[in-house]
Amino acid sequence: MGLFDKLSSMLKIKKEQINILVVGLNNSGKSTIVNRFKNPDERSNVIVPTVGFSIERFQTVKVF
Ligand SMILES: Nc1nc2c(ncn2[C@@H]2O[C@H](COP(=O)(O)OP(=O)(O)OP(=O)(O)O)[C@@H](O)[C@H]2O)c(=O)[nH]1
Ligand SMILES: [Mg+2]
Repeated sequence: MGLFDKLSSMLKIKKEQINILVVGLNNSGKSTIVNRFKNPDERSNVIVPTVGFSIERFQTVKVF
Protein backbone atom coordinates (compact mmCIF):
# COMPACT_ATOMS: atom_id res chain seq x y z
CA MET A 1 0.00 0.00 0.00
CA GLY A 2 1.50 3.32 -1.07
CA LEU A 3 1.62 6.57 0.88
CA PHE A 4 -1.42 8.06 -0.85
CA ASP A 5 -3.39 4.84 -0.35
CA LYS A 6 -2.59 5.02 3.36
CA LEU A 7 -3.46 8.71 3.53
CA SER A 8 -6.79 8.26 1.74
CA SER A 9 -7.56 5.24 3.91
CA MET A 10 -6.78 7.19 7.12
CA LEU A 11 -8.85 10.15 5.95
CA LYS A 12 -11.56 7.77 4.73
CA ILE A 13 -11.59 9.26 1.26
CA LYS A 14 -11.78 7.13 -1.84
CA LYS A 15 -11.02 9.37 -4.77
CA GLU A 16 -9.52 8.76 -8.16
CA GLN A 17 -7.95 12.19 -7.98
CA ILE A 18 -6.78 14.18 -4.98
CA ASN A 19 -5.38 17.70 -4.68
CA ILE A 20 -2.48 18.28 -2.34
CA LEU A 21 -1.11 21.69 -1.35
CA VAL A 22 2.59 21.65 -0.50
CA VAL A 23 3.80 24.66 1.48
CA GLY A 24 7.09 25.36 3.22
CA LEU A 25 10.04 27.64 3.56
CA ASN A 26 12.28 28.43 0.59
CA ASN A 27 14.76 25.67 -0.18
CA SER A 28 13.06 23.22 2.20
CA GLY A 29 12.68 20.44 -0.39
CA LYS A 30 9.07 20.85 -1.60
CA SER A 31 9.86 20.37 -5.30
CA THR A 32 12.16 17.46 -4.49
CA ILE A 33 9.48 15.48 -2.62
CA VAL A 34 6.83 16.22 -5.27
CA ASN A 35 9.29 15.08 -7.94
CA ARG A 36 9.87 11.87 -6.00
CA PHE A 37 6.17 10.98 -6.15
CA LYS A 38 6.19 11.00 -9.97
CA ASN A 39 6.75 7.97 -12.15
CA PRO A 40 10.48 7.49 -12.78
CA ASP A 41 10.14 8.39 -16.47
CA GLU A 42 8.41 11.70 -15.61
CA ARG A 43 10.88 12.85 -12.95
CA SER A 44 13.13 15.86 -13.45
CA ASN A 45 16.82 15.21 -13.12
CA VAL A 46 17.53 18.79 -12.05
CA ILE A 47 15.49 20.66 -9.44
CA VAL A 48 15.72 24.43 -9.68
CA PRO A 49 14.25 27.00 -7.23
CA THR A 50 10.55 27.51 -7.99
CA VAL A 51 9.60 31.03 -9.07
CA GLY A 52 6.14 31.94 -7.74
CA PHE A 53 4.23 28.66 -7.56
CA SER A 54 3.99 25.44 -9.48
CA ILE A 55 0.96 23.28 -10.31
CA GLU A 56 1.58 19.70 -11.36
CA ARG A 57 -0.69 16.79 -12.25
CA PHE A 58 0.63 13.25 -12.36
CA GLN A 59 0.00 9.64 -11.41
CA THR A 60 1.73 8.44 -8.28
CA VAL A 61 3.91 5.44 -7.66
CA LYS A 62 4.56 3.54 -4.46
CA VAL A 63 7.56 5.25 -2.88
CA PHE A 64 7.75 3.66 0.57
N1 LIG B 1 20.11 17.10 2.57
C1 LIG B 1 18.92 17.15 1.95
N2 LIG B 1 18.78 18.00 0.96
C2 LIG B 1 17.59 18.04 0.35
C3 LIG B 1 16.51 17.22 0.73
N3 LIG B 1 15.44 17.49 -0.05
C4 LIG B 1 15.85 18.43 -0.90
N4 LIG B 1 17.14 18.77 -0.68
C5 LIG B 1 17.95 19.76 -1.40
O1 LIG B 1 17.49 21.03 -0.96
C6 LIG B 1 17.58 21.95 -2.05
C7 LIG B 1 16.23 22.63 -2.24
O2 LIG B 1 15.28 21.68 -2.70
P1 LIG B 1 13.97 22.15 -3.46
O3 LIG B 1 13.19 20.89 -3.72
O4 LIG B 1 14.29 23.00 -4.65
O5 LIG B 1 13.26 23.03 -2.37
P2 LIG B 1 11.95 23.94 -2.53
O6 LIG B 1 11.27 23.94 -1.21
O7 LIG B 1 11.15 23.50 -3.71
O8 LIG B 1 12.60 25.37 -2.80
P3 LIG B 1 11.87 26.65 -3.46
O9 LIG B 1 11.26 26.22 -4.75
O10 LIG B 1 12.99 27.62 -3.65
O11 LIG B 1 10.86 27.12 -2.46
C8 LIG B 1 18.03 21.16 -3.29
O12 LIG B 1 19.43 21.37 -3.45
C9 LIG B 1 17.73 19.72 -2.91
O13 LIG B 1 18.64 18.84 -3.53
C10 LIG B 1 16.72 16.31 1.81
O14 LIG B 1 15.84 15.55 2.22
N5 LIG B 1 17.94 16.32 2.38
MG1 LIG C 1 10.48 24.47 -5.47
